[in-house]
Amino acid sequence: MAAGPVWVAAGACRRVLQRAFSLHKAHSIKDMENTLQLVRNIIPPQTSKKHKGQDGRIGVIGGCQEYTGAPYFAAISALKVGADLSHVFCTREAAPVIKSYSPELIVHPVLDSPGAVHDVEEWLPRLHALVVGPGLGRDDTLLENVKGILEAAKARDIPVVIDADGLWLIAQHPALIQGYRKAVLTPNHVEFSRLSEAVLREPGNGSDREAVWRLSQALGNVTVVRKGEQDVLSDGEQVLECAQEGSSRRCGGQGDLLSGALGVLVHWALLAGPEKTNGCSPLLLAAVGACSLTRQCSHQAFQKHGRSTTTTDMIAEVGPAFHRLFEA
Ligand SMILES: NC(=O)C1=CN([C@@H]2O[C@H](COP(=O)(O)OP(=O)(O)OC[C@H]3O[C@@H](n4cnc5c(N)ncnc54)[C@H](OP(=O)(O)O)[C@@H]3O)[C@@H](O)[C@H]2O)[C@@H](O)CC1
Ligand SMILES: Nc1ncnc2c1ncn2[C@@H]1O[C@H](COP(=O)(O)OP(=O)(O)OP(=O)(O)O)[C@@H](O)[C@H]1O
Ligand SMILES: [Mg+2]
Repeated sequence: MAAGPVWVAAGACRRVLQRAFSLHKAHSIKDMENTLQLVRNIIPPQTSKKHKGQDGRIGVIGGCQEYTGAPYFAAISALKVGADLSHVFCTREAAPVIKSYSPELIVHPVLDSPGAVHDVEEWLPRLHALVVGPGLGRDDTLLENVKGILEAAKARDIPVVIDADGLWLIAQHPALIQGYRKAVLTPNHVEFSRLSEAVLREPGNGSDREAVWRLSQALGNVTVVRKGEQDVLSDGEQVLECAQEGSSRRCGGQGDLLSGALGVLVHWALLAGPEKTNGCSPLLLAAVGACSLTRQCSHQAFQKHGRSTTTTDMIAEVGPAFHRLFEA
């Protein structure tokens, strides 16, 4: 049966439109409260019976001469959300810089080496999810290596979040991700237009929520999270909108926080299994969680710091914001 999108507003507890061409899906996510409850269900309990690594080992692929902040923001956010170990695979010269930001990150200076794909592949069996793109840059050699890393991750069925310059790569080679149901793309306004143009031969009108659904469908139900004043999320079946209150501050790095948080939430959602997710797409639930969390961090940081708010201030809010949204 041809199924159209089910549109549900999440964040403002307001359902804008529900086009329930698919009855089953129409019943699966009703509103924001139900959705957030499902997000709460996927969070693994904190017990004394676990060993290091069980709550998530995340890899970030990115970091080059120009951009060292973005992979740091993504990797540290994964840790702050609750992952146990966070790796960054970056270029040789970016590594000491990223290490100097935080002793908590494991940093591999391999991305521009001739053996990059092999070096990352060796770590893949120990990683639960990859976040590909923050601070990667657009150097052809690096992008070629990332192609190989993506293929290796797919072969191992490892979930991937693709952001920033990773999306540039996907716009050049959509086949890299076509039909891979364990992928989430997190484009901003410009990145979404570029992807729409590449995949659908249309600019992807910013105000058109259906455009997100169409892009996801065209990519074979890859989950798409279009960030903006409201975040619009789709797995090609449902369309959700996250309007959780954020802030008017638009400093760089907020998307990197989102992608790192999403890396760990995707792992948790897939681990939780269908009885916890009530038949909903685990990747979509993870995305709702990451969007709500990022916006709540922005809101809380802005209340304290106003116009001087930066992404570092938002990262300091990850713990309290997570507690407020998902544990209170
Ligand atoms: N501290 C760090 O290390 C950080 C590093 N980062 C890393 O930088 C790399 C490049 O990523 P990117 O996002 O800057 O993309 P890119 O394609 O160069 O476009 C930028 C231009 O697009 C536009 N524009 C953007 N949003 C728009 C909107 N909503 N609506 C309309 N226009 C909009 C705007 O254009 P303008 O206003 O100048 O016309 C803007 O200048 C990538 O690796 C990323 O991870 C970042 O993560 C930040 C923190
Ligand atoms: N106009 C807006 N109003 C409120 N929140 C917004 C707005 N635009 C983006 N956001 C939020 O900011 C966060 C990052 O989105 P943004 O579009 O800035 O990503 P980005 O450009 O990839 O960021 P980065 O600088 O990390 O690359 C998301 O949580 C999104 O919901
Ligand atoms: Mg970005």
